[in-house]
Amino acid sequence: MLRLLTAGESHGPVLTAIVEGFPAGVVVDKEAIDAQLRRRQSTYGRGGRMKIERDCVEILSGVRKGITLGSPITLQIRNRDWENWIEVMSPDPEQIVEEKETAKAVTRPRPGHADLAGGMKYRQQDLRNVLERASARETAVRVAAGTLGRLLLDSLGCWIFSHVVQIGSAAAPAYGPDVDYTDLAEAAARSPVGCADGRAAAAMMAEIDAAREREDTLGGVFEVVCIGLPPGIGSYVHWDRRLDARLAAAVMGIPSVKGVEIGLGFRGAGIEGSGYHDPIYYADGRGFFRKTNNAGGLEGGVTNGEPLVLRAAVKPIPTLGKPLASVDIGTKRETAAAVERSDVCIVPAAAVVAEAMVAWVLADAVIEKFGGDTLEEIRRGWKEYLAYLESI
Ligand SMILES: Cc1cc2nc3c(=O)[nH]c(=O)nc-3n(C[C@H](O)[C@H](O)[C@H](O)COP(=O)(O)O)c2cc1C
Ligand SMILES: C=C(O[C@@H]1CC(C(=O)O)=C[C@@H](OP(=O)(O)O)[C@H]1O)C(=O)O
Repeated sequence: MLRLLTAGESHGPVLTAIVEGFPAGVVVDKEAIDAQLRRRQSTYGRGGRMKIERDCVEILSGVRKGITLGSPITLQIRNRDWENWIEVMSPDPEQIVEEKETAKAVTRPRPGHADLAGGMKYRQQDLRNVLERASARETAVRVAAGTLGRLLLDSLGCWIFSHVVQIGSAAAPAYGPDVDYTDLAEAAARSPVGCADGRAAAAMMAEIDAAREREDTLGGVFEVVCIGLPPGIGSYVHWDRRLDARLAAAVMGIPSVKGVEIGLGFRGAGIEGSGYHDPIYYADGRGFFRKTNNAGGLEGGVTNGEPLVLRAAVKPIPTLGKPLASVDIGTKRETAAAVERSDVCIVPAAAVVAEAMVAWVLADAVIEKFGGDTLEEIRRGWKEYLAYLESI
């Protein structure tokens, strides 16, 4: 079983992840992790913080000579912004300078962020003590950890990509069952908003520009696809072992994700069974296959050999330049919510985080099926299982 723990505040010195249960023998290319970190940072619609940070991973344990050892892996990303926050955020009270503007207590909770609910939960009068950890800054180190899962899947011939299908009211056209996923992935990778359709991408960017101008924010929808998984990954035998449940939890755990669907998901709720389910075919040399993929590659919590397709709805960013009504938690007077430097739209960035989390869950499920202390054992089990599938 894979385990992941992260630590770190948004404006603290570092973000750390400890990964446990990762097999030995996986080649870890630091540059592959850094490339994913850059993708998360560089999407259209982000704010001033991303001009400060240059995320790159430091690997502090569990890897020797570029290869995993089977021991816990420690990953670290430094916050460059820490320099500007030492006198506000230091764990050492001697270093704190109360007179600094940013050291003032945050008392005007932003609707949509964790500020008020978190402040009540942890009995805080300064909501900075909440927002520092509630911040999605932490998703950087999730991307680093998830990329380990991606490297494991890569070595088995599986690949994962994402594309943005909606931002605000701008939406990409629907694609059919004969879609070329390689083309879709390449076009999405070239787009600053991660959208494969050029015209829709331009409309999305225009909506982001207009929202920025109005000092407002936008949400949207992204899709993650994994190709190359054999049938039989995941389980139907218990609620918490179903792969759909595990994927939904991992993607829902990304701040601002408010809905997750597999295959047609909500869009399929009004369709009759005869139009929804994917008829089963068989051909020599190909085995069992489908001509449609409304199930999104999952039936009964188990992969069915078709591409795994997951979508998520992302709410608009809570920090608004023209803030909504709020109440000061000290005075209890009506006031405008706090305004901070902020992103305008993070749908493309959330898609990168979701790829990493999907990779993490799938790597975990692959390890579960094929066992293993080592990549070699997983590979052997994988090959033997594919041979079995070919034989039936
Ligand atoms: C990559 C990323 C960047 C984000 N940047 C901001 C931001 O700059 N300002 C903000 O208010 N919220 C931002 N958010 C959203 C908040 O973190 C999120 O709305 C908040 O944690 C509450 O989300 P929840 O209700 O889904 O838990 C960001 C989210 C992600 C995934
Ligand atoms: C730092 C990141 O995202 C941050 C997530 C975030 C929030 O409230 O979630 C608020 C902003 O932080 P700041 O207040 O420092 O500008 C974002 O920049 C990141 O994604 O690396």
